[in-house]
Order: sequence, then C-alpha cells, then structure tokens
Amino acid sequence: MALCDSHSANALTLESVRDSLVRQEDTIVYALIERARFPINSPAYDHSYAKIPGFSGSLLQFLVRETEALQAKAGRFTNPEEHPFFPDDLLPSLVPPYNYTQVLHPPAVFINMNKSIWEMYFEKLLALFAAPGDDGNYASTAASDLVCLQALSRRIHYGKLVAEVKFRESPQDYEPAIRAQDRDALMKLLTFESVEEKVKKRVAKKAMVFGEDVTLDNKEEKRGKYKVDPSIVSRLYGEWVMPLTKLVEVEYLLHRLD
Ligand SMILES: C=C(O[C@@H]1C=C(C(=O)O)C=C[C@H]1O)C(=O)O
Repeated sequence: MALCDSHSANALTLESVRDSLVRQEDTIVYALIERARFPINSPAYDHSYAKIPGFSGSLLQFLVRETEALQAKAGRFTNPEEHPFFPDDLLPSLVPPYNYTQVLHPPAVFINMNKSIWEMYFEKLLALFAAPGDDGNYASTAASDLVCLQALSRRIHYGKLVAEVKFRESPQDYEPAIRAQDRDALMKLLTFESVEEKVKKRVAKKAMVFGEDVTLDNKEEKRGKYKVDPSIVSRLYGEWVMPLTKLVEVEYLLHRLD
C-alpha cells in the first residue's frame, strides 16, 4: 500500500499505517530468507577484490550505486517512501511524475537513516543469519543484500508517516515536547511497548511459517528447521528495526512545527 498516494492521504490512521508495517514484515522476512540461501561470501564486501575499472569500492557498493542510479532514472526516489543509500550524484527521474499528495511535513525530506541501516546490516546483522563460507555467487549475494536493505529502509523510514499520524491524532500532547525540543519526552509519547512485544512475536512466527520446508510427505525430520532463525528476526526488530523507526519518528516530530 502506498500511503503517500492521492487516494489514501485522507484515510491515514494509526491502524492503516500499522497495517502497512505488518505487510512490510512479510517483505523483510522473505528478503532475509532469500539472502540466507547464500553463505556470507565475503569477497562481495572486500574493497580489494572487485577491481572494477573506473570504480573504487566493493562489488556490493558497485551494485548498489549502479542499481540506484538506474532506479533513480526510473523514478523510484520520487516516492517519498523511498530513500537512496548513495544519494549524491543521482540523476533526476526520466519518467512522468506521479502526483503524490504531500502528507508529510516538508522537512521530512532531510531525514535519511540509511547510513545507520547500512552499518547495522553489515556490521551486526548479516553474520547472525548468513552461514560462513564462500560459494562464488557474489553478484547474486549483493543483489539479495540490496533487496534486504531497501526493505529495511522503507520500513524504518515509514516512521515519518507513523509520526505524522500520531501528531495529527493528538497534537496537544506532542506540541509542548516539540517546542521544548525534548527528545526523551517525544520518545516516551510515541512508544507503545505492548505493540512492540506483539511485533517481535509476530515476526518470529512469520520466520517459522515462511521459513519452513514444505514437503508432500509427512516426514517429521525437517520440522523445526527454519531458513532463518526466528529468534534472530525477533532480535533484528527488537534491537534495530524498531529503535531506528522510533528515531525517525523523533527526528520527524522535532521539525513538525518548523
Ligand atoms: C511504529 C510505531 O511506533 C513505535 C515503534 C514500533 C515499531 O517500530 O514497530 C511499535 C510501537 C511503537 O513503540 C507504532 O506505534 O506503531
């Protein structure tokens, strides 16, 4: 669901935004399962491996930059829900513009957490769910990484919409904290611990359901083996995805009265 389109701007409620976050969980869990088909494949991240003429960096960086350059021309980043990892030097869209309704307060465009998302993904998360090893599929591995990164980025930056809805539903609660630029107070106001507990449980369950081998016989031996460990998915959300989403929410709210 594209909440920034002209039909849904008025239908923006906390429930509809949360429904989108629930659907995005499916995308993220599937993306992780696809990445887990490959071992770590560290040459994809090794700056001295690729030696691409005219490019200095890893194969992964090359693939992300080139893909984003193409997707920018195809209009991907004209959608306010999309954020590039390498925003510098991207060419403008070459396709006719879609008339996205302006739902977000304009300073929202300056919020881009992709650097933190990139570091979290490569420095912490990847080693937790990709097996050690090298099978040579570096380009496919990097392409899978990009799908994961884009899904995580979309979800985390959705915090802008979540924050907008929360603000619209009770501006009287948020305005004093915004005027005082009080991050802690904003964080307290926007946090719903019971929702977070449910999210962690649901994504673990999705990792079980989506990541189980489907067979036509009733053999039990594969039961309980998942393509991505459900507890890792739950941890991903608890330690990184939800805290970063909330950081986006705070950053957005701090400028909501600008
Ligand atoms: C996104 C929301 O804001 C916060 C962040 C959550 C999340 O990232 O899933 C869940 C609950 C809230 O603490 C929300 O209220 O739905």
